[in-house]
Amino acid sequence: MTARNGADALLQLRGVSRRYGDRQALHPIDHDLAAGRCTALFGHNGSGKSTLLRIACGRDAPTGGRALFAGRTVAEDDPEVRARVAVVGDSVACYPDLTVREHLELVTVAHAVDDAPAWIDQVLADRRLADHADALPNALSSGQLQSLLLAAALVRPRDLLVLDEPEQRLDPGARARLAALLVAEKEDGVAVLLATHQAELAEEVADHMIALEDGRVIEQGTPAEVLRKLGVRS
Ligand SMILES: Nc1ncnc2c1ncn2[C@@H]1O[C@H](COP(=O)(O)OP(=O)(O)OP(=O)(O)O)[C@@H](O)[C@H]1O
Repeated sequence: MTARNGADALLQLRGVSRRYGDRQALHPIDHDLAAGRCTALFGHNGSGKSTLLRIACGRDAPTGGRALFAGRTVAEDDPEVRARVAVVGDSVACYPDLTVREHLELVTVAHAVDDAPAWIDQVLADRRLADHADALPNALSSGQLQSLLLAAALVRPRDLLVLDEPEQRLDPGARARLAALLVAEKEDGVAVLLATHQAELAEEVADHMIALEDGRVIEQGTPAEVLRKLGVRS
């Protein structure tokens, strides 16, 4: 399901910056992300990763520059953005009275997914949630909740997948499955933009890495190049 292939950048960041009051959380940044490619944002807490992700998916507007999706200014309430951009945020928000399966059903209804029950079963199995399909959120572990967030992004169509530290709360096996999943997304032509604290995830999945510090780009290039320059790898 999903993704259109093409060489043009789906996401274009043109001098994007963000100021909160007097604080410059993000200095101007330019970046293009094409279908089937992955860019990883890497940096310490507070370096500006989530700020950039929120702008890229239209949840926040830049105070400088422009963020474009498919050539149009990104806005969360744009039907095109809602239809084609799937987001996995950094916090878990669930309906306490809906089961795991019912959360996914809601998403498929909202996005008019064909053959939804089969997709839901597939995603539940892939994310190792099948045994918890009828569980309420308060009966899930933190890692299972994180898997539910991922599952909700995967049962719907998407051309751009934006993920904020998706490795959080996952055990090593689930992290390995996450890396394989993101590689498969790229192969399907989905553009992937993620923030991560895990160098291994970026190395396995990303074509390009942007290292941020205090809202500025301090290095960028392939993950191998950037991690070597940062001294994370020898
Ligand atoms: N709504 C806000 N109002 C004021 N300042 C904010 C707001 N959101 C973020 N900031 C500030 O912007 C800076 C960048 O924050 P951001 O959340 O983008 O960092 P991050 O790299 O995602 O960090 P983490 O790894 O902890 O998630 C921080 O100094 C933060 O305090």
